[in-house]
Amino acid sequence: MASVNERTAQHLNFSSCGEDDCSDSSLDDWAPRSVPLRSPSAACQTPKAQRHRVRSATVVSPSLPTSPIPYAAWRKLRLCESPSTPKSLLSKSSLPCSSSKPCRSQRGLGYSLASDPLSARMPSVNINPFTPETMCRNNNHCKRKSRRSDDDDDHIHRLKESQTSSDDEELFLPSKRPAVHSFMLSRYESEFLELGRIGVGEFGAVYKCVKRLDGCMYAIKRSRRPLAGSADEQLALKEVYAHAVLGHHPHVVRYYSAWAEDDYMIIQNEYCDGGSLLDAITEKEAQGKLFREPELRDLLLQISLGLKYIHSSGLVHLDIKPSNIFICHRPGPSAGGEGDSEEEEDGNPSSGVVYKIGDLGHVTSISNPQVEEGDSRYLACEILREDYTHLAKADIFALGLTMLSAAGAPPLAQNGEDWHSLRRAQLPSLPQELSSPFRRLVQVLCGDPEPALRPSASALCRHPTLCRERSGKLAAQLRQELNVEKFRTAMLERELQEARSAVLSPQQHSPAVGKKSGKTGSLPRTGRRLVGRNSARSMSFGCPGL
Ligand SMILES: Nc1ncnc2c1ncn2[C@@H]1O[C@H](COP(=O)(O)OP(=O)(O)OP(=O)(O)O)[C@@H](O)[C@H]1O
Ligand SMILES: [Mg+2]
Repeated sequence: MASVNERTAQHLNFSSCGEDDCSDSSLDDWAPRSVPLRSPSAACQTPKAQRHRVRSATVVSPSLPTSPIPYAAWRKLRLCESPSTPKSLLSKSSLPCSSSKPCRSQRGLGYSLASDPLSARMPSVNINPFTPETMCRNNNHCKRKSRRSDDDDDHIHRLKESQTSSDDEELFLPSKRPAVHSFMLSRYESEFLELGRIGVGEFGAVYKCVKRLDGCMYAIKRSRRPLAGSADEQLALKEVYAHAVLGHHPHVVRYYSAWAEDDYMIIQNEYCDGGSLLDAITEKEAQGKLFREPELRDLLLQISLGLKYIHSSGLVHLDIKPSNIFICHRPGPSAGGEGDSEEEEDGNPSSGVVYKIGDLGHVTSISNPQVEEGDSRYLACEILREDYTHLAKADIFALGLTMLSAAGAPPLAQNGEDWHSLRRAQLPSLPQELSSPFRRLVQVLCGDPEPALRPSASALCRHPTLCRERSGKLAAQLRQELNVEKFRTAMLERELQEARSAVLSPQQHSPAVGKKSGKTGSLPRTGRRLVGRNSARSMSFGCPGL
């Protein structure tokens, strides 16, 4: 893990690392994909080229809780030493050069990091030729030169000469001066502390980071290659555009920000502490376990809610698959507070697991589609035929196959006869028995080549097979709440009874009140609630004079 972190730190040291320093980057992480992009063919045929490979590597990240940050991590962030204002936090947390190696520019300027603690804290800098100090140095040098060349008294000419001479160049600028962008503080480095790489996908690598200012965890995705003019540029932009339009939904991975650094796109997203659904499937497989039917129904319902939201925004995802569904562990609804909207309630299921749709790189609009095919293993046949009349149903098809994968189906074919037979309603056999209504539902999602016959996401959210689960949970929750209310009512009735008795025989119940105040009559005890907050004021206790 340490070596991975070291490597990634080098990769992401965009600003300060010289070419020579970066030459040992682990090229395998950023290697070009082995298979080129495929242009869609007109006929429905086997997908030949796989734009999407099976995720190549997932590095298990250090197990840090999402929040709160452990004390040690806070100390590293240097954010907890004083109750600071945001401004001071920012200045404290800005780290000039995170690489342990000296930067090329630092070497060029002759800074000794070990001997000069001040320079160790300073970012590497160019020398400005227009500061008085530099001007003075240059003037002295020019005078020395003018003494040497008596026949040439043209000052401008000498200046030009001095600028072209390699000897003089050293005086104006460091011999190896960094490019303009390379000494600017990287936003990634200054704003985030990288904790480790959590995954590598087609588009890029994803890092788990803490934002220095707010102390929260984020998933930061960085494109594999420089983007300008590449096909990935469109994917990256699509992802950002889609996130920006979609806003917040409990079943869509939340987007915070995106920016470009050295022509690489960086996207700051919500960190999902449970990883991807693919990770969860793989982990269960390794333990000889399976997602059971109640969990599968919960998963199907939650992703249907996310898709309903995306589709109702006039967009389609087009790359639904286990590695693009993310898991967040949440406390149950009682611990999480009351949700005041349908979405909030849906985002806090009693199972404590929230599934979220992520990776919006293939999103396109339903009305004006620019289709970039997603993973061929989950691709609907009509998309291969370039029939985009029922685009949203392609997401439903992919969701059906995702359910099969989660239920324990063997790995899906990328192409060939197996690929076709799956799309002719020959679904793979599963290692577990599902109830017939649920099996039929999954069959309807992906077992029919005719997209129009697949249910919409909205219909799925209301489907009795899925809602039964939900209404069962709701009924249990309501029963519990009813019991609490019954108990409260009983308590209040008892208190009321006591209060009534007190009114009927005041001397017997609170003789001290009359003595202390010098007045007759009974008052409710101070701070004691009878019925509701204002009841003491509104009820009459027959105490004239008060
Ligand atoms: N928000 C997140 N929270 C936690 N882990 C994440 C998050 N985003 C991505 N990952 C991890 O990084 C991996 C790759 O991420 P992502 O899907 O965004 O990249 P990609 O290049 O689009 O991959 P692919 O082409 O396979 O879809 C995921 O499988 C997951 O393990
Ligand atoms: Mg992905």
